[in-house]
Amino acid sequence: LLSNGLVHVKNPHLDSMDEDVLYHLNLGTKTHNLPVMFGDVKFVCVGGSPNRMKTFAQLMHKELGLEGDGKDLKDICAGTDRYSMYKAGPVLSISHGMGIPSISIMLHELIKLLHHAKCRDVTIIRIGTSGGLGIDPGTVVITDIAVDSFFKARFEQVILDNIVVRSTELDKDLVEELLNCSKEIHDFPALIGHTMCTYDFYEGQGRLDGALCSFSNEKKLEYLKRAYDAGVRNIEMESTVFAAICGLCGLKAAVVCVALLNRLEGDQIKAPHEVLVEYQRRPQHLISLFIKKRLGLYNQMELLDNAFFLNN
Ligand SMILES: O=P(O)(O)O[C@H]1O[C@H](CO)[C@@H](O)[C@H]1O
Ligand SMILES: O=c1cc[nH]c(=O)[nH]1
Repeated sequence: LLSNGLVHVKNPHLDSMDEDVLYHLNLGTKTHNLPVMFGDVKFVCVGGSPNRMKTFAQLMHKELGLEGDGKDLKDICAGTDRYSMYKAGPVLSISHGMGIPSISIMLHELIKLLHHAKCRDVTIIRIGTSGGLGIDPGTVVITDIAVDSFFKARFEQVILDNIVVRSTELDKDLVEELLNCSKEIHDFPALIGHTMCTYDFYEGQGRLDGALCSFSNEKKLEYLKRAYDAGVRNIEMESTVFAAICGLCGLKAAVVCVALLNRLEGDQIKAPHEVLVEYQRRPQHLISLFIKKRLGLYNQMELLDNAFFLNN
């Protein structure tokens, strides 16, 4: 992070543009007053699904005690159906769709937005779902290292016709801070582990149930066990590029994903809808507590609420 806490865009061409259109967010420097709209943002939370990110913004609206009915929070990106964005005080909540190309496009435009808005000291967190490796469904994994399909902490970006290898390091202090927060929530299953990021949900994650599959159950399990031995505890589809881009732009970043199943036991996600909804709320609940603590809004009474939240 720069000492002034500003987000850094590393593109010499931006300065010479008289307008910047953030096409997929339906925002721009000439059409919107970005510093007024977003200047106070301190926390950005991202996740695949538009509904999850709306629910999270509503949760933050309530938890931060903001005025008005959180139920009618407006989608700031309503003019596009690529991504959804909601704001609750200093918290911005944005969907990124599925996979590396989708989150990568969103991050380029989001980071330019934070730059144009002159935001300072922004923390960004991905709250997602994932397939667990050797862990119980419902466990929340706080990522220490995002790795690729070869268990390497790297992200390969094709630029023109070159492959540029980028580091996927995440903020170590943030990982510890999040684990400590999780310990304050009654009965909250959380652990720190490596997260493997793939380019596909089926063949790319060693599933036997896609439209295509060319390997045996034995080969699949041999691969997943090697991943486990390399420290991987969950598998998803955005963490490496998220870590790489945020790291280069000076944003403190974390990845917190709930495991929907244990991949050593199967491929299909069969838990009932209500169970999956409750699992998806777990990372949101942890990040809500983290944000409230950071803002100094947390008190002992809420420990009781937290126990209540998870039991109901
Ligand atoms: O729940 P989200 O945030 O979308 O994350 C995970 O779920 C999707 C696959 O079902 C992928 O995008 C994967 O990374
Ligand atoms: O198995 C899973 C579950 C959710 N998301 C993934 O990418 N993989």
